[in-house]
Amino acid sequence: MNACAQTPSITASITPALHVEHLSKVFNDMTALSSIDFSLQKGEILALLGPSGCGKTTLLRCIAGLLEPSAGRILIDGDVVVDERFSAVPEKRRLGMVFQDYALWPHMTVAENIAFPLSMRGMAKSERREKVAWALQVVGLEHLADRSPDTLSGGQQQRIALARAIVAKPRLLLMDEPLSNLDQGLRDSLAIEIRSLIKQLNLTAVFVTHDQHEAFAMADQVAILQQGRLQQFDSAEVLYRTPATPSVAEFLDAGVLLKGTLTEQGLDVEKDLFMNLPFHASGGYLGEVTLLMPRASLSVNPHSGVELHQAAIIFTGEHYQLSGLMGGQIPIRLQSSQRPEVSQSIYLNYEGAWLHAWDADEKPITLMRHAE
Ligand SMILES: Nc1ncnc2c1ncn2[C@@H]1O[C@H](COP(=O)(O)OP(=O)(O)OP(=O)(O)O)[C@@H](O)[C@H]1O
Repeated sequence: MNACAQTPSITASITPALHVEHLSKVFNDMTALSSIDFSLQKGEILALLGPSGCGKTTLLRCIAGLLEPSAGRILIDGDVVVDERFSAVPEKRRLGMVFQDYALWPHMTVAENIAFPLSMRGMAKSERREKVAWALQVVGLEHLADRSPDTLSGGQQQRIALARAIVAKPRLLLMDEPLSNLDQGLRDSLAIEIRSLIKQLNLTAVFVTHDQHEAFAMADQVAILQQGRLQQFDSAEVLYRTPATPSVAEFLDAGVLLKGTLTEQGLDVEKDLFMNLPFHASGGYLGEVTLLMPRASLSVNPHSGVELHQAAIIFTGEHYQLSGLMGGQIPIRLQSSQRPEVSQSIYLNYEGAWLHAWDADEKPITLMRHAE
């Protein structure tokens, strides 16, 4: 054998469970989605998160086949389900759907509701019965098989809707605001339950939410949509610690955003607040900036720092919440596990390594400590 022969490449690429490419949707003159690109791996859960009207439902409906995109394509498990020439009908995409209002049929029993997608495929009765029993057991509601959905609580109805969505082992589970009709305590517990069920069955899921807490609790990846554009696609931790743009930081309430002018001495914040910064921008950038001080980077110091005016401390049970006006101008709020030691004045310190900055065009700026 030739010792110099090249080893064949073993880095075959893994086919994503969902691949969305240059996807756009225009309603009349209104662009609801603008060139969206992302891939989701098998077994991952994706949250589509953003303010009302940003395009979350439109994107979910394009994936489901309930809406036709204006441009771009979608692949599920490597199969094109829609592109410029072809669009597979929803039934052919092998998806499971869960809706905000459960969408259970009141004239059918729970078992008949769950069996419905199997009947549509022409599955034999005995096999259907077996699969319905499995799905009911997965959601822990075997005892409700013969009940009418009308007689169940909201949480039970949503579990039944979930059982119906997974009974045919879909390639992708799609959920539109699945928890928003439930009260807060139930939302938290059902979020954990749905996540562990998806993981246990190794399903891939996409869900729409406008609730950051829910997105962070359930998802492996979060797509932030704003005005039809995908602003960032990352894990919750990465999003929160390193938001891609000031608007993502603002939407996630990731910390204090300061708009100002970066000078050689520091940051001249709008409204006459000047902050000495022991940093300069790599590349020597000076001028308009937006600076993010993540909440976790801020701490209270009784002696020196930026003074906090009109400070108020609230004990919330789990922590102390401190609020006030930084430098007398910028409203801020932070948490502390211990009651901050305050005498007459409170000062804030920040951890420089955590700061993020963007230039006038919202391009990230690297901050470096002086003399680096
Ligand atoms: N069938 C339609 N015809 C015209 N415009 C539409 C249609 N469906 C959605 N839109 C518009 O597209 C934009 C995105 O709507 P979409 O429902 O996707 O937003 P969303 O992020 O899901 O909002 P919400 O959280 O309020 O449900 C909105 O401006 C909406 O008015």
